[in-house]
Amino acid sequence: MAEIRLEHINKTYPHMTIPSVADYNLQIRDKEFIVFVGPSGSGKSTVLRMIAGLEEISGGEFFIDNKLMNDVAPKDRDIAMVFQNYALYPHMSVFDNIAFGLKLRKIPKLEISQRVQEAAKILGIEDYLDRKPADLSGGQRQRVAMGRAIVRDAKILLMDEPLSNLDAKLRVEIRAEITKIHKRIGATTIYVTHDQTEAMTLADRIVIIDHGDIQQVGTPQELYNKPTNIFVATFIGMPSMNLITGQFNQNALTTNDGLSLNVPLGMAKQLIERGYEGKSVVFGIRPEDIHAEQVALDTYPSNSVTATVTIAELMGADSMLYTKVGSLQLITRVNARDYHQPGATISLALNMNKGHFFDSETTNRIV
Ligand SMILES: Nc1ncnc2c1ncn2[C@@H]1O[C@H](COP(=O)(O)OP(=O)(O)OP(=O)(O)O)[C@@H](O)[C@H]1O
Repeated sequence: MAEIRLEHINKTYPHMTIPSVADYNLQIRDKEFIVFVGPSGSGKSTVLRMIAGLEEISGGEFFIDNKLMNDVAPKDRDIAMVFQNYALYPHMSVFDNIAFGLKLRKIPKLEISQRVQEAAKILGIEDYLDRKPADLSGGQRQRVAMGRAIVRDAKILLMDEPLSNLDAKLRVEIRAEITKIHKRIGATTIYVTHDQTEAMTLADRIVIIDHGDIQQVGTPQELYNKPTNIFVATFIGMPSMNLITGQFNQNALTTNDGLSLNVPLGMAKQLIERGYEGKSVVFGIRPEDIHAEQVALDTYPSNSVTATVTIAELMGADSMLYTKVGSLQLITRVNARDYHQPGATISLALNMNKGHFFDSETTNRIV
């Protein structure tokens, strides 16, 4: 059992004026797989290092199973950590690297051997136990680093960008293994990444961070379907959500270019109730909620706009169409069979019901 609680945690590094982590409040359930995701420098590693005890906490309280941990020594926190750069001992064999922490804890030799063999089996590295790290590929080295962490049977597993040194294919492969390992060992896991695909595929819940602030905590679906602000809306999803700024008036959104989109009644009602009539708002719509058709130019269903394809990226099953509607850029995901050539004039139908409205000043979600 390992439930983690962060209360008003913050960190200001010495000689810095701005906190790298500002007032974090977060409760992580036992056995949960939490992913911290955010751009470079947003404070992800700093939080992880404070939890591990590698970095002092400037303020706030950190609990494991209701026990205050702020001043508990790292070795007494029952936490294992996997780093991006593997941090293996080059002069030791794979076996000794994995066994290192157990030897320090004076665990009997036979038990060490059994636990190392078992971890190696889980990770598929039984055949490399006699090798040195230099004689392994990057993927194998990262497996050894994971072996060293899981062999300890710690209640909490922290992973700081463990896949970022690996090539794309290996990342996908090891990502799937991490999910399996988590199911098997059941340690409460915090995983740091700036890769949203990793976050979406691995997490029970994602914590999305920007500039040292938690922006939203939720399941991948919650973040994707109900982003709390424009940052989350555009950070999650590839390509990014399309944003259209305009004036909301009489159940329609009108842009500076004079483009007018009907707002569905339910959404319009909420916008009016919240005082947005006559105000500037940002409408967000994902590429898959804009449907493209190469139609005769005189037939436009409602909320359809005429666009010119500027770039068509064939991605395999899908293609991404980058289009221009006046000065507005709209990206749509279409079936690759409907691949349109740059320069083509197409009609885009916006599924407004799937869209999101944000306050143009606070950037927070309205509806
Ligand atoms: N030892 C330090 N001294 C001073 N500032 C630091 C120190 N370590 C990190 N920072 C600053 O704290 C902020 C957060 O850094 P952190 O490494 O936690 O971000 P991150 O989100 O993990 O970034 P990345 O994805 O690039 O690893 C950054 O602005 C960074 O420059």
